[in-house]
Amino acid sequence: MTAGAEISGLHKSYRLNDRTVPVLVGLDLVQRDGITVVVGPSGCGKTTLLRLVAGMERADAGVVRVRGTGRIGMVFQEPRLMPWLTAAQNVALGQRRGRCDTTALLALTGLAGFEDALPHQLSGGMQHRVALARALANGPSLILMDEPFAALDEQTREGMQDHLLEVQRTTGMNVLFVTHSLDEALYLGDRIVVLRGGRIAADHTVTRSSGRRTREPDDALARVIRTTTQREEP
Ligand SMILES: Nc1ncnc2c1ncn2[C@@H]1O[C@H](COP(=O)(O)OP(=O)(O)OP(=O)(O)O)[C@@H](O)[C@H]1O
Repeated sequence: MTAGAEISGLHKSYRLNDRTVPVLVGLDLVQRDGITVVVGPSGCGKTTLLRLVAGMERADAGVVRVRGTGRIGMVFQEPRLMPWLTAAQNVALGQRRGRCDTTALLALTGLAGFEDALPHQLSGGMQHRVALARALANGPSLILMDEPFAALDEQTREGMQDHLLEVQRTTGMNVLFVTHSLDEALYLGDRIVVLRGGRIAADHTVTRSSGRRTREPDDALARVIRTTTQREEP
């Protein structure tokens, strides 16, 4: 069964001083299997969308349903690990009920043998992999990722992207991934949606002629997405 989020008619505005600032104005998005990447200009509401899907904020109107197990994992730009806990203990924080196999989750993210390491004994990329393993601890059918690799150097970032693809292939989970990087969107995305003006302004399914991901982006698609992202508001 298809998992992931099913969003319809989502509205959200914030109060700022005496003004109401509309952010999402009737956003609809039904996720398909795989990785859906959300791009869009700064301040268009990408983080707000993820927070609403995660239940961290309340929508003014609209419906968010998470198909599959209904459980969600979340990964942020910073790993947000507890410095006094080992890698395995940090991963265990992600479980809600029952016991997860922290060793298996760390192995899945390429950290076999580092179960007892403290965060300061791990590199930045390894800390991000612990955060990914923690997000998987609850058996989610959907992972929300908010610019998770933005703070990493290019080489580490590319390594993390490949780890994510491997984990996604192994677990079959759905991913809703926010990034500012068009290259990252084109490499990871099975589908790329552009958020503008409070709703989905463009929706692209990424087809790869070779059937494989490459780091040479599809220039034509990149141009189309760049144009939709940058176009002036009507
Ligand atoms: N708690 C809040 N109170 C008031 N306004 C908020 C709040 N959170 C977000 N906003 C406003 O909502 C809008 C969308 O913010 P959001 O963080 O979702 O955008 P974004 O697309 O993730 O931006 P960026 O790409 O710069 O990270 C912005 O105008 C922001 O100022």
